[in-house]
Amino acid sequence: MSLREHALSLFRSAVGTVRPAPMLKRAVKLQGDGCPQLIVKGRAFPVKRNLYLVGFGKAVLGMAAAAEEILGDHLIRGIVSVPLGIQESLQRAGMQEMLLKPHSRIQVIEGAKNNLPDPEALRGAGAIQELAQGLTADDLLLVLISGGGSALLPAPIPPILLEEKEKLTKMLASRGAAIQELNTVRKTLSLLKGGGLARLAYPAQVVSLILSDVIGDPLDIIASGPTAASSHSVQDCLQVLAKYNLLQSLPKSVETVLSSSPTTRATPEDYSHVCNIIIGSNTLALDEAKRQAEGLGYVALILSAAVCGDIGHVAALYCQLIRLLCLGFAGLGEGPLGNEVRGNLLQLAAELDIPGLNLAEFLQALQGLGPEKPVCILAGGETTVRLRGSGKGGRNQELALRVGLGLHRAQGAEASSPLGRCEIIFLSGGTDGQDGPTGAAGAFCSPELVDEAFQEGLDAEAFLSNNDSYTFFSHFQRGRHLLVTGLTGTNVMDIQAVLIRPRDRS
Ligand SMILES: Nc1ncnc2c1ncn2[C@@H]1O[C@H](COP(=O)(O)OP(=O)(O)OP(=O)(O)O)[C@@H](O)[C@H]1O
Ligand SMILES: O=C(O)[C@H](O)CO
Repeated sequence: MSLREHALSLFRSAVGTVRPAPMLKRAVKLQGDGCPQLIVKGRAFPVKRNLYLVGFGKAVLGMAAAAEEILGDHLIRGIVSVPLGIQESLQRAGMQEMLLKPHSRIQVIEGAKNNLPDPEALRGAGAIQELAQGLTADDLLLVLISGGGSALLPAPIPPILLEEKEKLTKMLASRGAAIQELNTVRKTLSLLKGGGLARLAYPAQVVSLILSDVIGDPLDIIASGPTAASSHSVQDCLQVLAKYNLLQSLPKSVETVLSSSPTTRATPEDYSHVCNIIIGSNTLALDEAKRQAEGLGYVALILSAAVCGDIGHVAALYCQLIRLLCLGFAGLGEGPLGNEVRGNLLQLAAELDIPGLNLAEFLQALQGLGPEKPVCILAGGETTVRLRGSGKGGRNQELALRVGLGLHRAQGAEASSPLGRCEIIFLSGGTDGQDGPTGAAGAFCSPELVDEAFQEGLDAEAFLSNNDSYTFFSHFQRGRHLLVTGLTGTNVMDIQAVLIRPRDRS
């Protein structure tokens, strides 16, 4: 198998492990006939036809279908708020297993066109609120949560109107607010976010199954944490609004809510009736890819599941890492060039400030690798692209194009570059199967990409400066280097894989 085929199969198995059905089946089991119990990640909850289900997010429909199959007759009623058009597009994509069966006990409400709260999403949130409020101490509420959940569960605190909240969210996003900042504001202005749903469901037992699309898997930020204690206060919200220059232009209703919210909570709230469990994440997907890579004969290492920051810096980090690996294969890793590359890497990592990454330790582990086996480096997260051009592309395709260009430049700059002595493939893909507004999930690249494209009359650099990576990859070798998976029904951010082996071994 070629490195490309290996990379593709690693990506597929990483995504496969966080697809709704396998994920739910791993996390939840119904056991015992006489007095049945719901076993969720080792915890047991007695069930006696007392189960209710709510959900909100882009991947929740498939999660609900899998959950209904597991829960059977114990499920009394459910409501899920999912993106507009999702049932039709899953149907068209032939993904029947992600759809609810006819006569399902779960009601589906579609809304939040373009990932923005709208009256339909408001209706969904209202129905979910009503269901939660009516529960008793004998009931168990299963809450399914995935990315996109914030827009699908809007419940502005009166007198704030939906349009006012939507406008504020849009302004924050367009001024570059990070998801942590955006959701800190959303939580403060919502009845259901920031633990609100869990509080309403009391005294029922609440079990939340969460598919994380946020770096570090913070429970109170994913979908704005409707069942998690908030770690933010009104002061934090005001700070975000001040940072993005919005304090002076707030609607009256928002000012009213902010001024009447307690600055500190009088008594710490009791969440002992709640159990929040992350059942799918980038880390889980990477762990599976690592296992698969080892099975394919690679020495596999995970760099980080939190790769974030400017896409140019991230591309440079991957290029330097690939250079270092090739130097290692050439037996030059310990020499002056190896030291220089290590220095570059440490500087890039310091600039990027990737949460939890100890690059020095990672480089030590790399130094310990022998030259016997091919190497696979895996990573995940979400980079930031500042759009300057008017082309069509996505984070992952742009990252692959940037890495391709970087490797080409490195090869050109060094006489007898060690890059030439290795076979190298880099892959970056979005686990949801859609990279930006394109039909691809991502792309592959190698150091040969720029020269080969040039022979076809394609100037990689020109495409990049117009953020036109999709057009580039669609034309180049007739789209052979595009990663096309179709919608996957899940989303744990993006995944990168670097696969390297010395040429004489291939
Ligand atoms: N022409 C382009 N080139 C590069 N990146 C682009 C381009 N157009 C949009 N993007 C990037 O695509 C992203 C939006 O696409 P997408 O809908 O896949 O976002 P997402 O953050 O992955 O959403 P989700 O969290 O739901 O998966 C943004 O990060 C944006 O900067
Ligand atoms: O819904 C949201 O808030 C984002 O997708 C992050 O989880």
